[in-house]
Amino acid sequence: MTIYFYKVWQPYGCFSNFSLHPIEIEGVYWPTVEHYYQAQKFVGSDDAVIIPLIHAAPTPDEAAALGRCSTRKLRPDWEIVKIDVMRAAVLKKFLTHPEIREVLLVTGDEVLVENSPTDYFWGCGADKTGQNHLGKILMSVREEIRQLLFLTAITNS
Ligand SMILES: Nc1nc(O)c(N)c(N[C@@H]2O[C@H](COP(=O)(O)O)[C@@H](O)[C@H]2O)n1
Repeated sequence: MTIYFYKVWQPYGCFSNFSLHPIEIEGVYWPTVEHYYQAQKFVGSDDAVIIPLIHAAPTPDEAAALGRCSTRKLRPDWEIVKIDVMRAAVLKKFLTHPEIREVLLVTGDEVLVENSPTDYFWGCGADKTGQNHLGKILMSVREEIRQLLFLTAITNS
């Protein structure tokens, strides 16, 4: 059975990048994966001045609004690096927070889909034909964590 998620207040809301699960990356704490992801769009760009504003945004929606401003200049390699950036942040989130790691692991081998009606890259879009990269990242993070737990168990046995 496919598991659909989207908004944080809906079932499996902890899979959303907007869920309030802080992460620390390279010594910096970010309130949500969304804050981190949106800020990374501007690392090394002419508009890097926006990064502290995204970091300080009171909500992930405000961080996303700042990062989505179409007049700002994204880093030149953004399209190349964005999936790796997102995966690193999502992995960190589920390594950091044991209660949501458990929710992820309990989904077993079910297909996970970000049910965004507008996003055909990270989600499945309105007609379910989207690429669902966030769902794919969550499934690959789930597999990586399973392998890490297995290796830890056999090392300690
Ligand atoms: N608008 C919105 N609300 C939510 O609650 C969401 N989960 C999302 N999806 C996330 O938006 C991010 C993509 O942002 P860009 O379009 O690349 O700026 C990504 O984290 C999606 O998972 N959107």
